[in-house]
Amino acid sequence: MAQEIEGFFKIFHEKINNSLDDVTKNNFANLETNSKRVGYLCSLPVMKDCDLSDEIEKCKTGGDFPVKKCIERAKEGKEEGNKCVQKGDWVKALYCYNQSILDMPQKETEELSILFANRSAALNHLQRYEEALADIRRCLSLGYPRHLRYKVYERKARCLLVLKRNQEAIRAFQDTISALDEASSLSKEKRQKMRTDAKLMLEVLNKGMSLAGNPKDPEPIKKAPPKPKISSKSNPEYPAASDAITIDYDESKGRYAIAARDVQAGETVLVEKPHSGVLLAEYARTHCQNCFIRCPIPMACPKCPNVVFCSENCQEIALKSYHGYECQILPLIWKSGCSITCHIALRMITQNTKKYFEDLYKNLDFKLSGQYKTNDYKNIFHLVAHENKRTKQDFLHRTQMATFLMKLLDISGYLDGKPREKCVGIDEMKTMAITENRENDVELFGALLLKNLQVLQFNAHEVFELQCPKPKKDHNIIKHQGKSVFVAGAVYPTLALFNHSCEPSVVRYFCGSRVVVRAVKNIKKGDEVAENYGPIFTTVPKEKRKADLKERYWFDCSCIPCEQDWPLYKDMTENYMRFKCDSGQPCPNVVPVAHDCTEFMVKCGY
Ligand SMILES: C[S@@+](CC[C@H](N)C(=O)[O-])C[C@H]1O[C@@H](n2cnc3c(N)ncnc32)[C@H](O)[C@@H]1O
Repeated sequence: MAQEIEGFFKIFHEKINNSLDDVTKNNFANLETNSKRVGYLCSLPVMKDCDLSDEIEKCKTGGDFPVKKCIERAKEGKEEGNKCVQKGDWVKALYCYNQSILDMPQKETEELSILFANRSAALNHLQRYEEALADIRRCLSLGYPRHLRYKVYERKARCLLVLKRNQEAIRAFQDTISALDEASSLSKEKRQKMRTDAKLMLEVLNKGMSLAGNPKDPEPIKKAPPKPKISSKSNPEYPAASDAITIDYDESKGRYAIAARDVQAGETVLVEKPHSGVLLAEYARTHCQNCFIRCPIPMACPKCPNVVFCSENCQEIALKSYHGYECQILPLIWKSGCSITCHIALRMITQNTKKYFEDLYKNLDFKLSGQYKTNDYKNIFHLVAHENKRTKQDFLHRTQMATFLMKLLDISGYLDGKPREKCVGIDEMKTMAITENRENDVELFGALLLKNLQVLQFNAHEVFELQCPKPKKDHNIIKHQGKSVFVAGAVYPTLALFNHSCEPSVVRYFCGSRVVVRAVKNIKKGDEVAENYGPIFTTVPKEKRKADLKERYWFDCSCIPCEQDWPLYKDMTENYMRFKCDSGQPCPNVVPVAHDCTEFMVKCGY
């Protein structure tokens, strides 16, 4: 993944680099473990003297740092939404209420309840009835003013009617009638009219229900996006993969996937959730922080205005783990200019408790055994990191990153086991030194952060969202104008075991944060199942493919197109057709057949 270092993170690197003399660099170069490397750098006086507050001050975009919720901004959003309602622009109104909900401080319960009520009106008009009901539930639980409740009960009744949940609709009309007694701001006539209408609806509904034999209401519609599934049973050892895949090992190319049986083109051979994944900053207010799906009706974080969640479930997972700690430092991470890879390295820690790692650390170096689970950090720890091929400079650079991440762990409250109550301010960055008496934490978490950075270099994947304009009516949706957009970065421990080929046998795509891997050709039992790390033989010249793979993944590609110098698509003339040898032997040869060839059979000659 592209490493874009801008902002004060770069200045931090420069400050440290400029202050290290040859003796210190030499001492560093002689260190042999990750914990010693981070420990040594953290102990240098330069960390204490390194004050980044000026740089952080410069990249502030106004207001306090980090960005907090703001009632004034929230109220502006609400007013804007109300204006859109008057104009009948329900889509824009929904957008404005969404933004306002994110900005509204949690303690403003009445304001929040009004916002949910307003948003439920927009959702009702946009025919999102289940979502409107969910907002009505939220608004009532937040203590929506009693004199206004008749409005939301009546809206609830009408949504339920559309959903054919008549029993519930009857109760909602009854609640409307009771709530009208408290509707002090409504004129007598209007109140009377609404009461009459509601009573009429009750009569009609009750009659209809008894005629139909009082049928039960249908279940609420759950609109969860479909979950992709592997095509056959899962592999007991590698549960994210299907039984079509197993993992082999070779001294020169490490672990790699092979076909455990014949695989048909089109089979889904792997579906995996990320072990850790991080959304890019620019999608933080449009996509779920936890599962990366787009959120047209977002849930907010109770503390910060920076992220959204698609559901209470995703919100709970995030708040109980990583977001609890990252909430206050997210703007700092984003404005630092550190790469998404750095952020994933941090997330790999914040998503688990301090105790989890303390218990695990003693056994981390042991060989892997048992089922290879996606959420097991041990599997991540053993992914390829090419530690013995690294230069001193490489270690120094990554150790600097690790010390920065260590500082973030420190100021987030993670090392104390609970998120900090107060917003983290610039004062915390007056020094890059870690709080005193944290040597044991630096030894453990410094080592893990540095390991994570090394592992992610070779094993992280970019996560894409397919964005396509809504097809016009009767238009062919296969020929859409869609484009894949890079929205997040993640590490998938089972997918990370697949080696590369410039002519891959599988492709991958994403459903939210889940990666889906499908065969694009028939694969014989025992053959390698390789994915593609970027360069494809059809479009990228061999020399460039090999050089890119060497530079980025540190191996010499010896796949068939590289070995046999297969031509690019653009260089394939129409005078020749090319067939793969079908001798039944494991012959990889390509047989060129001239366009005007009159032979009945063509020999491979290999
Ligand atoms: C994502 S990992 C793949 C799994 C890895 N082989 C393992 O043992 O965990 C990427 C690393 O695998 C190795 N690798 C991937 N494709 C390869 C290939 N075609 N030939 C040799 N080594 C390869 C390289 O060391 C690369 O840095």
